Amino acid sequence: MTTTPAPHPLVIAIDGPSGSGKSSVSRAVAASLKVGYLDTGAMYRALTWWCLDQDVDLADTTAVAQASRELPLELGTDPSAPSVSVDGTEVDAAIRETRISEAVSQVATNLDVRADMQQRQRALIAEIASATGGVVAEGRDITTVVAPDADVRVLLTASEEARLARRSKELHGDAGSASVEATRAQVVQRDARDSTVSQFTEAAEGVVTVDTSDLDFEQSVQAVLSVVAARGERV
Ligand SMILES: Nc1ncnc2c1ncn2[C@@H]1O[C@H](COP(=O)(O)OP(=O)(O)O)[C@@H](O)[C@H]1O
Ligand SMILES: Nc1ccn([C@H]2C[C@H](O)[C@@H](COP(=O)(O)OP(=O)(O)O)O2)c(=O)n1
Repeated sequence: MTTTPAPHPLVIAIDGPSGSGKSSVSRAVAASLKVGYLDTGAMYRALTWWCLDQDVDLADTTAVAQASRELPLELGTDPSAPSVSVDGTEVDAAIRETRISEAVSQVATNLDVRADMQQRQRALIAEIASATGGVVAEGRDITTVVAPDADVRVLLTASEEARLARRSKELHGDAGSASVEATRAQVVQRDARDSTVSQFTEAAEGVVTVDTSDLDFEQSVQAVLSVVAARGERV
């Protein structure tokens, strides 16, 4: 009697700048492949929320790193209903507020915080992959630092114009071009700060670039699934 060996857990790493579609596309790809989803940006956001909640001065790098090591974080990694809780409080909406978006880079550029988060993320990727048969993990340094040996590595990009339009629409609805300008300051400055500690504007060797500037959401999901298929992985 022959048995088919179970497929190895599939690890897909996706990086890219703000508004490139990482979170939404990664969730859809994970749902399509019936594997788990890890939003690493949510982890930096949750730590930022916790520091502000606990009155930790974000400029005090030692205190923020200590808070990172102690962060009582729980993540739900079902791509159809991802969730983030800190010390039993659901913070899914709170971590997307502007005050967090404006402060998160200060936390994410703390190198001791990054070392702690990267260690947590590697453990989570292994745990989710073995529980669900795979994982789509997305952020800024997943293809390069957290999971450089992932089965599939994608850099999701889009023109600045497309990214700003998407982010602005998400935050303000169809409120017009004024909101695009307001969003520009936030997104472009944050990407510039984040770029000082991670390389997510150019694909590292072996990383496939998917430019979604001229793709709609469904086409972007299909483009990433095609990269997975081209790697000979399950789709
Ligand atoms: N290819 C696309 N075309 C149009 N809108 C998109 C596309 N990809 C994502 N979006 C939308 O753009 C917004 C930002 O996407 P998101 O996944 O949050 O980006 P990121 O995680 O990279 O910051 C969301 O409202 C999302 O639905
Ligand atoms: N692996 C990661 C993920 C996110 N970050 C940083 C970059 C961002 O400023 C924050 C929040 O990331 P998130 O992906 O939620 O950002 P967006 O709102 O989608 O632009 O964390 C990081 O430095 N490394």
